[in-house]
Amino acid sequence: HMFSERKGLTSEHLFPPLVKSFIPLGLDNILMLIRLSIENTHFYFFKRHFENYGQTFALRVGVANLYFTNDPENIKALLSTQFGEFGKGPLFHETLKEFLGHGIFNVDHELWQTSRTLLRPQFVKERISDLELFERHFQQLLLHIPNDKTVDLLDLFMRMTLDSATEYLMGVSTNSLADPKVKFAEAFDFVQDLSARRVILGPLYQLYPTFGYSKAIRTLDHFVEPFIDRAIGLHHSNSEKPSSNYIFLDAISELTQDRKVLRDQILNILLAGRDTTAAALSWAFYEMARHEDVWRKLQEEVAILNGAKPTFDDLKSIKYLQWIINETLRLYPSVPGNVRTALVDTTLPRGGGPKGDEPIFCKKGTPVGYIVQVMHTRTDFYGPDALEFKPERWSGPPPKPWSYLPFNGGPRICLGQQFAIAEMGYIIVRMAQTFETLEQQDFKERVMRKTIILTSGNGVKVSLCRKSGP
Ligand code: HEM
Repeated sequence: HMFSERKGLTSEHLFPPLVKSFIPLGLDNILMLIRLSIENTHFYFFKRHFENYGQTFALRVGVANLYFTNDPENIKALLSTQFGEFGKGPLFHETLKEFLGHGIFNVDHELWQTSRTLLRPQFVKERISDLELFERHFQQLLLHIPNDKTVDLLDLFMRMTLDSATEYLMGVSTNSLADPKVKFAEAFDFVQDLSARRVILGPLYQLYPTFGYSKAIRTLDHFVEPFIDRAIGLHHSNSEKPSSNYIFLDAISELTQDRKVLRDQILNILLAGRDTTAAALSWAFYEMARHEDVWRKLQEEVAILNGAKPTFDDLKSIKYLQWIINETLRLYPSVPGNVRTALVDTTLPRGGGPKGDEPIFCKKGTPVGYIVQVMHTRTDFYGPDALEFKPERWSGPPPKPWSYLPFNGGPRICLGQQFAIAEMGYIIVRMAQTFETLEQQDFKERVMRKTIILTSGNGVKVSLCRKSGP
């Protein structure tokens, strides 16, 4: 029996329920986790286990026990009240270091604090409300949506967000909407996919073949380098400042001229902001194509603009739009499950004892997965229709604290939340202004594919008919 000297806790009631395993070293669990990834059944697996074992349980994998939780009290502890005792951990950092270096996404403690301090000032309202950026990329998007033909909005939104993010970050778009084969786009997708697979393998990450990995990372570096050159040069003399408006890289180069820092942070923000936004946007259209009433209601609400492009304040004031975004991120949080590792021997407030409401012991090194997608469908929080897409539910009181976390919470809450909501809102409104009908063109069963990000495994195939001119 384990004994923790901290807080004088013994092991008596201090472990969460352990999922039954029938083969030594939890080999059956390992196979099952692999199967979940192949069959895209994470959501159903975790939902069932939280129902059968309680809101916090343990799963033996090899010699370690992994914890999983769905309990807002425990999540609050991980992300906020015990922030210093949990982190992304050394393994996560090791696995991603060639790609992400010491960027904000990939570090803990002081290094994280330094990153956060460097980046946060860039996310103030004035800097993220440049809607012209989104309009330019929306116009590009339209070129790829033929009238009344089937298109895959997931693919188009992925390309659009890469283009808008690179332009925002470095001042120049990858233009991957025009040409999906641009080298940077291909390399970025490749590196990201491979990284996700390595993260999922945990301590066995080195077993994953990395053929082409270093080359792809060099492609990313070569792309970013000239922009860093320009930004650093720009700091020395203001004469070459491009005429276009705000550029993220130029702004942070005023605070540091360390090339490696600039490179790392740009790639980290691109990773954090690109797929997450595209995935959420595409799920919104997936659901609206299946709920004609929602699409209609959206059109009615947007009509208040009389066809004018929305301003930042318009976006905020169209309540129904915000409800659609909230509801999409409830059912399909872009990061559906996440993990923190205990950095010291510690406890979590709940999951132990006969009723599961006593603290549990959490040994240093224990990974604790928190599955917000499943938490977002708990009937005790969201009612008996929790699995249904109903933007109207947001007309009621807001969810209980820590029970709705698409953007994470605590000190590491998403820095780009307002940027993402503005981009999503802008694109949704412009689509509703441009197209009369939105129809589902895919009648297969819904596939919720999870790498790190949650996307539709069949893409989002729809057809759109333009409004007839005035
Ligand atoms: C719908 C879109 C988005 C969702 C759902 C989302 C969600 C999240 C989540 C869950 C995290 C926490 C990750 C973790 O610590 O494990 C995060 C962190 C972060 N996000 Fe977002 N994000 C979105 C868009 C964006 C955008 C557009 C940007 C930037 C332009 C951005 C920048 C960041 C950054 C920099 C972090 C790291 C914060 C830190 O570690 O201190 N995100 N985001």
